[in-house]
Amino acid sequence: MSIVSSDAFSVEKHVAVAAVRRACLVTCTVFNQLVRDRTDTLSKEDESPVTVGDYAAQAVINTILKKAFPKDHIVGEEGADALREESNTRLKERVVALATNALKEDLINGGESQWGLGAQDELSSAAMLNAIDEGNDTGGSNKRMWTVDPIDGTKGFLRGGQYAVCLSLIVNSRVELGVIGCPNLPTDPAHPGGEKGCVFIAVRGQGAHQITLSGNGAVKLPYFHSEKSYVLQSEEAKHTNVPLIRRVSEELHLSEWGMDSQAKYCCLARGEGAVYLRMPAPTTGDKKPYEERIWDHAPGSILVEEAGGKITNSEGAPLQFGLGRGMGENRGFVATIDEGLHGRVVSAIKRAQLVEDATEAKSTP
Ligand SMILES: Nc1ncnc2c1ncn2[C@@H]1O[C@H](COP(=O)(O)OS(=O)(=O)O)[C@@H](OP(=O)(O)O)[C@H]1O
Ligand SMILES: [Mg+2]
Ligand SMILES: [Mg+2]
Ligand SMILES: [Mg+2]
Repeated sequence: MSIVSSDAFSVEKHVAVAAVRRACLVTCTVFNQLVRDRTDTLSKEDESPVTVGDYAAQAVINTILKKAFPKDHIVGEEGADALREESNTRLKERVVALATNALKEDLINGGESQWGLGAQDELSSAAMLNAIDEGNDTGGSNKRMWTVDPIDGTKGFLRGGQYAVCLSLIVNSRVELGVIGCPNLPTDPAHPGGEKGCVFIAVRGQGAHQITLSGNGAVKLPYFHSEKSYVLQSEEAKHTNVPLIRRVSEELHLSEWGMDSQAKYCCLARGEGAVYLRMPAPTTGDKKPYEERIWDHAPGSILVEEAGGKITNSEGAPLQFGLGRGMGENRGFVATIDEGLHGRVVSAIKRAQLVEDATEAKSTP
């Protein structure tokens, strides 16, 4: 891959791949230590976990993005407020050390070191926390902005499963570029026990590719044909509507495959799964369904589209990336590589919802 190219978003692609690969240096380091040491984890207000890995990976990505594109906006999942509390000084020091190392280290097969830090460019802790907070943009429809999810599937990360480092570029509400690093994903679906660590790259109109985390090879997606037809869904039951997805899967003779993070989109795009299906978890009383966030779907959505697939909400409408940090009313998401199957899934969801409504009506006194 050359920096000098007439392809649209060529520089952005190189910077994004360098940023994701450097952030993966952080997450791999933390993964090897933290899974044994939960003191490096905090709970956020919504009770979801956040680790030193999330903060440090966001610091790395934002530092690189701001160096390359100072005027661009960044919508990042994490904020640094908790790290400024005195009780979290040790955690802050870990974050700063991890991010500094990842920004200075040479990337294997790099050719991208200009996006890291030079030996002299030590960032202060305050500058590193400010870099994390560069991600506090509110999003919106008429701007050029990056989305950053430094660790998607943090729960998966903590349990030793799949997680993903996710970055996208959105211009005037349209996703133009997506890069997803999956350090725990096998590079070859035919050899699940083999080498792990993939980076997935999609640029609007230029297709989708997979390289290894160490920067080798480039395979165009999709390239695999799974013998079984899988519906990829969240591993966390609380993040989705498990019974509804079961009904749809049974009707379409699909096998269920639970996986954490946007690694699901990656597996779909390379041909391992047939459907990605996410439906809002049922709520009780006046509680509104969870509002999905743009950083959780922008990179995965362009990956699916550039692999030749289709992604919409469960009613067949396009996903909204210009509404702010959130994606508006949650109707669930359906993605497939096979267009005909997409229509069948949307119809099967409608039927499953009718059964769900009838069952609910019967059980309401
Ligand atoms: N209640 C609820 N409903 C739906 N989604 C939620 C919910 N709570 C959180 N999240 C977001 O889900 C992200 C993890 O993605 P997945 O659900 O695909 O994977 S997982 O199996 O749950 O790990 C996860 O991303 P990370 O926070 O980056 O891990 C959250 O943004
Ligand atoms: Mg989170
Ligand atoms: Mg996420
Ligand atoms: Mg996250």
